[in-house]
Amino acid sequence: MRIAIASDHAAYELKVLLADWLRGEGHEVADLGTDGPDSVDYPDYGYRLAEAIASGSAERGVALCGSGIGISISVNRNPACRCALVSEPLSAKLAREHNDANVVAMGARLTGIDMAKACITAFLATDFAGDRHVRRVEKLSKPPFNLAQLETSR
Ligand SMILES: O=C(CO)[C@H](O)[C@H](O)[C@H](O)COP(=O)(O)O
Repeated sequence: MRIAIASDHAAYELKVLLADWLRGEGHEVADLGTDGPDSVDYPDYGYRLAEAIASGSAERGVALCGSGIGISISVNRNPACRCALVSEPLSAKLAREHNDANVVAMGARLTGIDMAKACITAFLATDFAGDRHVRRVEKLSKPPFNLAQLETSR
């Protein structure tokens, strides 16, 4: 699979380990930086990763920062991306099954290498379940300008 991976400085070491491991697993990995431990801004790397997904150059993405929060927010600013922040494999699996997530985010200051590998393994191995989830995922691409446009009322 073509996978793009990106991080800020806080997750630089984890990114290198995961990129090497993914290559060893037979994936084509594009490492979009950062390229060292010097302090950088996570949105710059989240936006790069999102563009790789939006352009189709990558099928899936792995986004990393200290907590995973900032870079996941950055990736999700791009409407082509559904980025799920996870810390255990069941969430990674459900992000694929129910949300058709194309990017998984994790926090290097919270999640160790073995858990990160387990999350990515689940994320890459799981297909979107389709069915009722198609309708819901399609709605994610069409946020209403006005809540009166929502199908359900209350
Ligand atoms: O975006 C984050 C928090 O929401 C990430 O964890 C960053 O990696 C973190 O903010 C970086 O912090 P630092 O003190 O500049 O290393």
